Amino acid sequence: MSKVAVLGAGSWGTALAMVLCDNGHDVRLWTHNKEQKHVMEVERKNQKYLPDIALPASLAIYNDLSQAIKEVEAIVMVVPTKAIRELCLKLNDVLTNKVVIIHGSKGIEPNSHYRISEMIKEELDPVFYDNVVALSGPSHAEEVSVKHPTTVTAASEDEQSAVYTQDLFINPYFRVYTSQDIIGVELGGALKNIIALGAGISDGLGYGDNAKAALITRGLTEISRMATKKGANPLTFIGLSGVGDLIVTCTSVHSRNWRAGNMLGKGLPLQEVLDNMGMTVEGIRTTEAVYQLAQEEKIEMPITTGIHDVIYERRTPKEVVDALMTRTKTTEVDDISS
Ligand SMILES: NC(=O)C1=CN([C@@H]2O[C@H](COP(=O)(O)OP(=O)(O)OC[C@H]3O[C@@H](n4cnc5c(N)ncnc54)[C@H](OP(=O)(O)O)[C@@H]3O)[C@@H](O)[C@H]2O)C=CC1
Ligand SMILES: O=C(CO)COP(=O)(O)O
Repeated sequence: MSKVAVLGAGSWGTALAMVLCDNGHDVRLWTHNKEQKHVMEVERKNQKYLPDIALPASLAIYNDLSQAIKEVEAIVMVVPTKAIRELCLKLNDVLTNKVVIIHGSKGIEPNSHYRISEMIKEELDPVFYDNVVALSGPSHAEEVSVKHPTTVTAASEDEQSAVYTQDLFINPYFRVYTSQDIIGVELGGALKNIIALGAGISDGLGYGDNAKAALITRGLTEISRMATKKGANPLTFIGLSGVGDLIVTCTSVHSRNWRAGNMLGKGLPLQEVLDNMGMTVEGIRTTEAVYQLAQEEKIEMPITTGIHDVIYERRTPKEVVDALMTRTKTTEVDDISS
């Protein structure tokens, strides 16, 4: 049994904490919101993010970060990408021992273009950890919290840390593989959110399965093109954090990115979409980040560019689809020898 703190009590942090409780660990779920801590303790539910699910009796809820992380051997960070740096700075003030750092977040930071583990490494004092592990794959909180079969990948440059994370989380409904390609796993998990916005837009416009299959497939081409340029293993993209997460996020009603895209496709303005969601839609900021990176590094990413233009340039979804379909004709498979 291990003592573990899960930081971030949204839908994914809560679901991951439940998996760890099922595995018999001593689990502390931390929320930055005092009121939420109180309500969760009284109702034994996460009313805002997973309203239908009873929390395990053994799950301890904290609002005091120093108490939540006291004497833990692992910390699982599950806050939105925009909160990662702030959380690391808070941890620098309260950590007293070395821990394994695991994260379950999926995004890229605009301007720096950093992946989550890069942000953690920039902010978290290195005396408190040796390696970072990314836990990623096709895994909606709504399904994990009712123990539906789910598979994910624990990725770290350090194989031992990946195996440690695998052992911590694996159980008969939550199967964990390991990988040493953290670049590919983090980029796959973050960039699929952009394509899922596109799949939602396509459905919102009333287009069918052909269009969605095209988006998923050509989206995967774009993701692998960018990621291999950044040093990822191309084989990662036929795995769980590549095509696996892309399928689930583009096709599931649970997906926040798909749902946001769907509303955009139906013509709702962006601010209204975000107000309606009330939950993290990582694809919005990640689109900005990846669009910047593609421009800077001259990487061809037409779908990402189109979604960027819908979100940030107020082009209509229909205009963007028409432009994508009438691009200069080309071959399907990239020439990787050049
Ligand atoms: N939901 C899912 O199925 C999955 C999500 N993920 C990833 O997990 C990450 C978290 O997403 P998810 O749980 O869905 O998000 P939610 O929108 O469900 O919850 C976000 C949580 O983070 C909290 N939070 C926001 N800002 C801060 C901050 N500055 N410090 C501490 N906590 C903060 C929110 O608190 P408050 O309520 O006060 O705003 C809320 O509890 C994302 O990167 C997402 O892509 C990955 C796999 C599956
Ligand atoms: O990453 C996810 C599923 O694997 C969650 O996707 P959404 O944030 O779109 O809900």
